[in-house]
Amino acid sequence: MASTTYDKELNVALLAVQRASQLTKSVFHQNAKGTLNKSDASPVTIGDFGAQALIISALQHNFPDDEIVAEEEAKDLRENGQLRDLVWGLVQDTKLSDSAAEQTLGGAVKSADSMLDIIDKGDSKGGSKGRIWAIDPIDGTKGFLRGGQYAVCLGLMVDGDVKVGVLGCPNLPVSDSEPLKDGIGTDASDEEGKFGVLFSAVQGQGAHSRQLGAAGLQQAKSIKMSPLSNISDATFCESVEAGHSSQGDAANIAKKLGITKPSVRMDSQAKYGSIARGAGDLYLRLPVRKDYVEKIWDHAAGDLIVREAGGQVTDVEGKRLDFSHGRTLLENKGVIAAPKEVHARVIEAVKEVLGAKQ
Ligand SMILES: Nc1ncnc2c1ncn2[C@@H]1O[C@H](COP(=O)(O)O)[C@@H](OP(=O)(O)O)[C@H]1O
Ligand SMILES: [Mg+2]
Ligand SMILES: [Mg+2]
Ligand SMILES: [Mg+2]
Repeated sequence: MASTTYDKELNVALLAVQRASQLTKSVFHQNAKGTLNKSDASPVTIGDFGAQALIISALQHNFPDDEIVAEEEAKDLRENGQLRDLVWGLVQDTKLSDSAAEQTLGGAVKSADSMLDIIDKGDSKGGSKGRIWAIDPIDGTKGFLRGGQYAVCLGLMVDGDVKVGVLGCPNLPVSDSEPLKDGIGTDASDEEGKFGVLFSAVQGQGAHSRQLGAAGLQQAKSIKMSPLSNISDATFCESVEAGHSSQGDAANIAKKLGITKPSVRMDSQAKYGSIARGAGDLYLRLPVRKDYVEKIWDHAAGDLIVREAGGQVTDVEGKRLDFSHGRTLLENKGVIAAPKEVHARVIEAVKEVLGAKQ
């Protein structure tokens, strides 16, 4: 019978995210990040391509029959040999210092050409059947380039339901009790020992955090959302990018809820991880453009981590995020994540504010 505890999946996911995070950190310390602009005007770097190659390689070694939905494709690298060589150099150089852990991930990628094929293995259409991994090799690429927050994200969905989620956040404090602060600019640091956290969750088994180190896995600590007895004491966590979430709508919702504390802004799914460990209370993603459809890799891991930490995650209408419709969250608009006890009250305020605009 198939295992339903997902021990192996979690272990491989943690190590794969750890190794890929190590690659992104080495790019973070380089001046040349090989930045390209994609067709939707969003950036991609050699760190995104390299991290995606390392994660898919680890998944293929351990779970060869699973499908993979990943954000990036190798097209730009196939057309630009110089860029391909930069990524290949990074992929070859990045290993976990714990050799048993490196062995678990299947060791090195064979050649530059096989690396390109591996990157393109993330082209699954997704859907409601079977085992599908969702990968965002660098979420918050803009934050990564600014020296702000970013996350390496991996989730496993089975029949459209997220079972395992892992987020590597190299620039967040290790300590779960550190106060939340803006992660917009060059204030963030990945100084080993103080910064770098791995969040994880398995459905029905709670959410955890541990230090994101270069060696094997550190001891996990259980995390919980902060108990929020009075909603007016809440802190909002929002995107840095005004084009990703309406800051004006968020301000009006805060006013309705009597919230006076300033919002904390940070890029990426680091927002989900932060509220899951009680650093901040509410994550609001309020649609700016009517035509934008959220991508599953931007939410799969964070959604499970927050729910396992005692939160509720829905879209702006109060519907659960539905990962079974392919590569995008076709049936959802925006995201509202809050402690269970206050989620309904937040949705009420969201509906009043968004409804008044119609
Ligand atoms: N108009 C839009 N509205 C909402 N999200 C958008 C967007 N354009 C891009 N994004 C997504 O927002 C993600 C970053 O999230 P956040 O705003 O929370 O930092 C990006 O992930 P990548 O950086 O992986 O491309 C991208 O997928
Ligand atoms: Mg992107
Ligand atoms: Mg993303
Ligand atoms: Mg990305």
